[in-house]
Amino acid sequence: MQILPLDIPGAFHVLPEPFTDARGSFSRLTCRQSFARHGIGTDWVQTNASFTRERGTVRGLHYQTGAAAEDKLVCCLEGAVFDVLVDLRRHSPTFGQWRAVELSAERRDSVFLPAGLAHGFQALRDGTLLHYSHSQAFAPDRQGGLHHADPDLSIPWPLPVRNLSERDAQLPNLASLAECPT
Ligand SMILES: Cc1cn([C@H]2C[C@H](O)[C@@H](COP(=O)(O)OP(=O)(O)O[C@H]3O[C@H](C)C(=O)[C@H](O)[C@H]3O)O2)c(=O)[nH]c1=O
Repeated sequence: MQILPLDIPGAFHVLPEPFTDARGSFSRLTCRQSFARHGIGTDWVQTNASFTRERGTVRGLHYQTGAAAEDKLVCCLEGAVFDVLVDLRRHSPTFGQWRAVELSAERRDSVFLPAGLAHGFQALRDGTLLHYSHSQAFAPDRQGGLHHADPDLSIPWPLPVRNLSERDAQLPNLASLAECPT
């Protein structure tokens, strides 16, 4: 597998090297030893599946705060996404900056986000399925979020944005963020 640093400290793009034969393919998605060489932990406490019916749908940008701030590994199993990370670590050299990676089912690739980053994505195809691994349990009272159309971020979502949840439509901009993750 390739583990490529993104230019946000601690964030990586993970590309499996699929084994293919006449039956199909087999891809190793995580590896404690390979991840450890990049300082990436693999002590996941919860995993989630996120299915998005329609292309153009945006989910996020979300994070958890305080002791619930979590590392997250996001892998694309079906479809494709424009996956966005925003650095909310106040002492980071890339505080307030975003990066995007396109993830696809064909590559079975992932992004690893360290605690302190917000995460969101836009589905680029109908029927997109993401698999999440979390280093902390879901904490409803420790949910934070950032508005996907924050003018200070100007994230270039590739498709017209659709199907925002009521919560996501009301998320604050970075400038008025009450609480950062860490
Ligand atoms: C995140 C989460 C949610 N839930 C429950 C809470 C709601 O009743 C339901 C849907 O949650 P939500 O609308 O927050 O789902 P998304 O908008 O897809 O949020 C996720 O999408 C963005 C892009 C992320 O990076 C986060 O992992 C996550 O916040 O699942 C759980 O039971 N466990 C969980 O870990």
